[in-house]
This record gives sequence, C-alpha cells and structure tokens, in this order.
Amino acid sequence: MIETNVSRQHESFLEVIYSYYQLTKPRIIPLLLITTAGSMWIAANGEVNPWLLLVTLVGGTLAAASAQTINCIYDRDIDYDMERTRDRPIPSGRIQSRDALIFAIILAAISSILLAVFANLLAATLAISGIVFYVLIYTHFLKRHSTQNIVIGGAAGAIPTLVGWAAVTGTLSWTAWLLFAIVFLWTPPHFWALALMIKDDYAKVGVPMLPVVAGSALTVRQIWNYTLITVFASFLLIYPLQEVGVVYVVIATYLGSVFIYRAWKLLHHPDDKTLARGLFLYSISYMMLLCLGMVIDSFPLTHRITSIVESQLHLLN
Ligand code: HEM
Ligand SMILES: CC(C)=CCC/C(C)=C/CC/C(C)=C/COP(=O)(O)OP(=O)(O)O
Repeated sequence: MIETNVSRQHESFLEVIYSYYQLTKPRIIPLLLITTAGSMWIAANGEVNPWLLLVTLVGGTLAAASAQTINCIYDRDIDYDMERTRDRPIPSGRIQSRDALIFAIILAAISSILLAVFANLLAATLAISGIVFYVLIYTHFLKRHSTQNIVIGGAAGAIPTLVGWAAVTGTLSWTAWLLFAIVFLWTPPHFWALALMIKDDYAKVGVPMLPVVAGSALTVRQIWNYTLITVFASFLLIYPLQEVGVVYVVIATYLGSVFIYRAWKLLHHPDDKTLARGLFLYSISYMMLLCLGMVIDSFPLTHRITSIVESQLHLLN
C-alpha cells in the first residue's frame, strides 16, 4: 500500500515536471540554438570557446523557454479553442497561469544572470529583448490583429543569432545583422506553409493569419517572394561580406535550390496541403543544415583542406 502511494506520488511529480517542460514548447528550441551556434562559429572564425558556447546555449534555451511560457499564458483562451493546442498545460488545467508566470520569471532571471556574468551584458540584454519582443510585439500587439503578425513578429525568432554574435564579440556587426535577416526572412515561408495546413484552426479563433484573411493564392505568392529573398540573403555571406568559404557556397546553393523548387511547386498548386507540409518540413531542414554549413565551413580544418585543394587545382592549371 505504502509502496503504491510512493510510486503514484513519483508518477505525478514526473507529470508536473513534464507539464512545465511542455509549457516551453521545447521542440522549437533546438533550431533556435542551432542558429545561435552558426552565428557564434562565424563570429569566432571557427574557434569557439566551449564554455562560452555552453553558457550561451543554456542562457538562450532559458530565455526562449521563458518567452514561450509567457506566450502560453497569454494565449490560453485561443489555445483552448484550437484542437492542435488544447492539450497544452494551461488550457488543459494541469498548470495554473500564476505558477507558469513564476516559472517564466525564474527562467528569464537565470538566463540574464548566466549571460551577463559568463558572456556579456549585450548578449543578456538581447536575450531579454527577445522575450519582450515576442511577448509584447508579437503575442500582444500583432498575433490577433495583423496579417503581418509573423513577418514583424519573426524578428523575435531571429534574435538568437544576435545573442550568439554578441556573446562572442561583445558587439554587433553587419554579418550579425545579415544572419538576423536570414532567419527573419525565412520565417514567413516557414510559418505560412504550416498556416496553409491549419488555417481552419486559426480562422475558428479569429487569428488573422495570412491564409485565413487573404487566401491560399496570395499566401503562396508571398511565400515564393520571401523564399527568393531568403536564399539571396544567404548568398550575401559569400559576397560582399566574404565571411564564408567554398563549403558554405556548395551547401547554401544546394539547399537554396531545393527551397526555391519547393516554393515554386507550391506557387503553382496553392491548395495542395501535401506540398505545403513538404515546404514547412523542408524549411526546418533548410535552416538547420544552412547553420551547420556555417559551422563546418568555419572550422580551421576545413580552411586547411580547401586551401590544399585550391593549391592543387592551381598547380594543375
Ligand atoms: C513568428 C515566428 C514563428 C511562428 C509564428 C512559428 C510557428 C510555428 C508553429 C505554429 C509550429 C507548429 C508547432 C506545433 O505544432 O506546436 C512551428 C514549428 C516549428 N518551428 Fe516555428 N514559428 C516561428 C519561428 C520559428 C523560428 C525562428 C524557429 C527556429 C529558428 C522555428 C522553429 C520551428 C521548428 C523546429 C518547428 C517544428 C517543431 C516540431 O518538431 O513540431 N520557428 N512553428
Ligand atoms: C532570444 C529569445 C528569447 C527569442 C525568442 C524566440 C522565440 C521564442 C521564438 C518563437 C517563435 C515561435 C515558435 C512562435 C510560435 O508562434 P505562436 O506562439 O503563435 O504558435 P502557436 O500557434 O503554436 O501558439
């Protein structure tokens, strides 16, 4: 009997922990960290201090988790009405909003202290401004009121690139802003492709996502435009900024071509949900592999190998 009670208590403790974990929308965080890491590697010319990397990624995780938790509190009414989000911890009644808010404040506080003490004040300030932007500008002002909600709000999701750059250099440069721009411009194709599939859910709760208000045809045209600009922006790292080498050129060209091809197919079949789903999933692979490309490209070993290959080719000529 005592044993059963203990194991039940243990089970419910784990359930509570899992609910808090779910509040942070954890599946999105790894990609945010990958963009942070890509930025850090370019900023450090391939030689990132492992301790700084760890601190920045942990600080970034806590900041994003805090932002997502506050978003879950704010959106609890519409989350309850949408099938996709009904089981989240607050609408399903597993966590009280007050407890979630305390959790979010603790996460934000630990994140700022970590970043301010072990990285620098700029990185900490940027992380906090990411939380404020996501909660205030996206969640409060835009999400329920503008078809451009995720275009402007997308800036929050691009801030981790700035956090990474600032953590390494203590400043922001043109390259940092370009990395920010790549994630910023990538967000509309990423999200609108998904929104094409779940627009009925958003329509039901009156969230004016572009496909709900403007229809599929206009949305896919916008997806097409933003995809082209994103791929173009990814090439600016090669020229004029000259921050990356041949490995990045190959990876960015391949990934960009597939991204454009998928967006082009969707452009011609605006109501094809399979194509929309394919583009949404691909957008995630695109960003992940592009940032991985930045990391690999900036390794000193990669530089050595490419310069050996270049000198061999030179000899052959
Ligand atoms: C305003 C900007 C953005 C909006 C509105 C948005 C929205 C969404 C939504 C609604 C989902 C589906 C999640 C679910 O079913 O619970 C999703 C998935 C995802 N998003 Fe975004 N997103 C945005 C920006 C970003 C950014 C900046 C990143 C990372 C760089 C990102 C990474 C992901 C990933 C990795 C998934 C897949 C998660 C899974 O495995 O289900 N998103 N996004
Ligand atoms: C540096 C820092 C802290 C940056 C914050 C970055 C951040 C939390 C980005 C999240 C972007 C995102 C997944 C939005 C989901 O939109 P939604 O809330 O409308 O999705 P939903 O419909 O699933 O609720």
